[in-house]
Amino acid sequence: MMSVTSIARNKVLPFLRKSTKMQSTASLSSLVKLEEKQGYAVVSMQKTPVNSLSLEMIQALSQSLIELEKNKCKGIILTSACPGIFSAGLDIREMYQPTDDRLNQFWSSLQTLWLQLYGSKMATVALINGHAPAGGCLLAMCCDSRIMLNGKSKIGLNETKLGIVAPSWFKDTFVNTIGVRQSERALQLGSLFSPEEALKIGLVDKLVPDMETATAVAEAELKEFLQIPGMARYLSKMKIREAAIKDLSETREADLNQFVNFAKTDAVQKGLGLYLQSLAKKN
Ligand SMILES: CCCCC/C=C\CCC/C=C/CC(=O)SCCNC(=O)CCNC(=O)[C@H](O)C(C)(C)COP(=O)(O)OP(=O)(O)OC[C@H]1O[C@@H](n2cnc3c(N)ncnc32)[C@H](O)[C@@H]1OP(=O)(O)O
Repeated sequence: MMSVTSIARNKVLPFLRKSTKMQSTASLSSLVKLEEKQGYAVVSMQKTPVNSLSLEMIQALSQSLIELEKNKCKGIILTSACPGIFSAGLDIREMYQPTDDRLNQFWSSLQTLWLQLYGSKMATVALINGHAPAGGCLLAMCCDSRIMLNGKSKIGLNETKLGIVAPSWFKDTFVNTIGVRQSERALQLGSLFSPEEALKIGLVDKLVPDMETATAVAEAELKEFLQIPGMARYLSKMKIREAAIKDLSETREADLNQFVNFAKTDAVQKGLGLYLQSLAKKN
């Protein structure tokens, strides 16, 4: 296995480890690109058109993190190679008329990815270069810092607009990021925020006017985190995050059952079907 530090600069990493439930190397590596930089890696989601988080995409992200941590990578910038979109969130087609086995794998893989990224020892910066609704916002909130490209994109947890409910660990991540009152309001309303609004409520940390500036700012931000002694930085992060992480770690099975039962209800299936139709009608 090649290490992150041993490959040529900017070369795409082959990053996979064998697992019976995991997809093949070829299919996963086409979804996430890993680029080595000096002392850190850029993780680019590249599932066109909108980086929807399908089972395979979630597993590809998970495998990337496993590989990077195994190779002692100290920090990442998580971003998107899809123009105008960071991530459209969970792939709605995974939840609409699913098979039981796939739905179980899908949610369980998402739990794993959240536990990995939210609890990562690496310093993590999200470079949000486009829309980041729901699961896209969750991915960004799992990072230590969020830099957002200013413009027309929106970010937030809009689940209620689809007739679904953000689970407790989405809520915990939101509360840890923007506080109780803002979360209570935004979760109920399914609010999607402009970059300026997101900055104001602390959902993102910095805005940048263009991609060239964005890359430089994200790199500088990551370096600031990496200058702090790693163990002290990680343990401080855990002071804020460990309760939520412990909670999901101890209730994974119940959370999975709750999700599966909720997703399969007629009301949710009807709502998701209508939402998918409305997305398709746009085009
Ligand atoms: C009571 C206890 C409860 C316990 C737990 C239970 C509950 C479940 C909680 C589940 C949590 C879910 C979190 C989520 O992430 S849900 C997903 C939310 N995402 C969205 O609402 C975003 C929807 N998409 C958009 O708004 C737009 O696509 C966009 C991201 C703003 C981009 O717009 P644009 O560039 O104009 O692109 P298009 O709209 O034309 O889309 C292109 C293409 O992609 C398809 N698509 C878009 N988003 C998704 C998606 N999330 N999943 C799957 N597919 C998506 C879209 O349909 C187009 O497809 P076609 O080209 O085939 O038409």
